[in-house]
Amino acid sequence: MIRPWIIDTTLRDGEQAPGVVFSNTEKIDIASLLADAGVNELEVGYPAISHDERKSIQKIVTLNLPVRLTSWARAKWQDIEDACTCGTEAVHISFPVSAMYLELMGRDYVWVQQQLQELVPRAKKYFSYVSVGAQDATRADAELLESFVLDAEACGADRVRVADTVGIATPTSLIGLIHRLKSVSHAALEFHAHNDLGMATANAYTALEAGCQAVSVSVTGLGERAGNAALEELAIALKLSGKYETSIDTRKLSSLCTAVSKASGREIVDQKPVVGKSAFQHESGIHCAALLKHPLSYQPFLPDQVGRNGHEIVIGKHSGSASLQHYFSGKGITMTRGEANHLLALVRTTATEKKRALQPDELEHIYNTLLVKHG
Ligand SMILES: CC(=O)SCCNC(=O)CCNC(=O)[C@H](O)C(C)(C)COP(=O)(O)OP(=O)(O)OC[C@H]1O[C@@H](n2cnc3c(N)ncnc32)[C@H](O)[C@@H]1OP(=O)(O)O
Ligand SMILES: O=C(O)CCC(=O)C(=O)O
Repeated sequence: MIRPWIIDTTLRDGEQAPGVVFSNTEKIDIASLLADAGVNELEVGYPAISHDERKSIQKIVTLNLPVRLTSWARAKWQDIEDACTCGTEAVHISFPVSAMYLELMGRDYVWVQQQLQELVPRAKKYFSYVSVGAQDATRADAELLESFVLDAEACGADRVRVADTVGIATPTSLIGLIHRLKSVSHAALEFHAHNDLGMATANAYTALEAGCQAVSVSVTGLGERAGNAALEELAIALKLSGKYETSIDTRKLSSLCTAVSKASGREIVDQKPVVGKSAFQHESGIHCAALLKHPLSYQPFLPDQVGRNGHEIVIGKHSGSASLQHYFSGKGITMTRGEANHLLALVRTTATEKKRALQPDELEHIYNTLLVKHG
């Protein structure tokens, strides 16, 4: 079994989602829940933001959670100095590597090299683990990126983050990129995904397949723009793979996502994989008839594996007689398939008129109407 290193960045990139602010108490709760769920490392914040940010990180450090805590910093000594006051075991130093980012900052690769040479050894005096980031790596010149990985390794960096900052990677392009970097260097690689093309989780998974040792994710995928790779999606995908083993207890994912959704003010959309309301809801007759015989017939895993209560059968336009028999037997009413089919016609027309699934009182009304009609 391969044991990937899972880094959660809900408290750093997650909080960078527009309009999201976690209170210090919420940060402590989220960090504790993440540690309890078995995540390996928490990117716990960006100390240079403010005194208050540093205080919240210091507080999390005092909890002595069984995870590595990492502070984020730009390639600037002042940021690293701010991180030093927080007491985290690790620091992550982010460098621009694409032509566009270097130009916007008025820098070139010589400056990147100089900063690596100056900052990494200096940071190593204060932190037992130093990670460096290649920001906008997927739009960078591939040769320059190779040099960055080699230079970072030579300066003593413990890990190099390959960041798909604007979320343009695809699984295929990523395999090529990671293989290329691995062919020139033995540095430990981390991949950091963004979801602009809806591929963040697939890309995080693919990065591990391609040989990255670590990936960064966030709870519910909360993060800049369309967000990051979702912790809960990746964790269950790795579990189902039969090839990866993580320390994450997937049964804790549902409550973790609920806590982050509440603290961030971002509702979990119904069709969200793993934790969305409809992720384990079924209406289609063919699916429900099979699900009543075997819960894995139309679900990839059981709801309780991710801390959910169970699947739900919804009665609506697409229902079949097996669903209706099941529903009414739960109300103490036994009906034949023929009787269920009579009901079904009225269920379909009512659901079509209302353009939605039916509620218990509506189903009771339909049942009573037919009962009176047919004696
Ligand atoms: C892809 C990512 O997620 S990157 C992380 C993004 N996160 C954040 O921005 C966190 C919140 N940000 C903040 O609180 C503020 O922007 C601060 C404290 C970081 C900086 O604030 P300010 O000093 O007012 O600068 P401002 O935000 O306007 O501009 C960013 C500065 O960082 C510099 N910068 C950007 N990336 C890097 C880097 N990797 N290394 C060094 N410097 C960098 C820019 O060149 C610019 O410098 P300049 O002011 O000399 O032109
Ligand atoms: O840490 C880094 O270097 C990259 C940060 C990031 O969030 C990104 O590029 O998307």
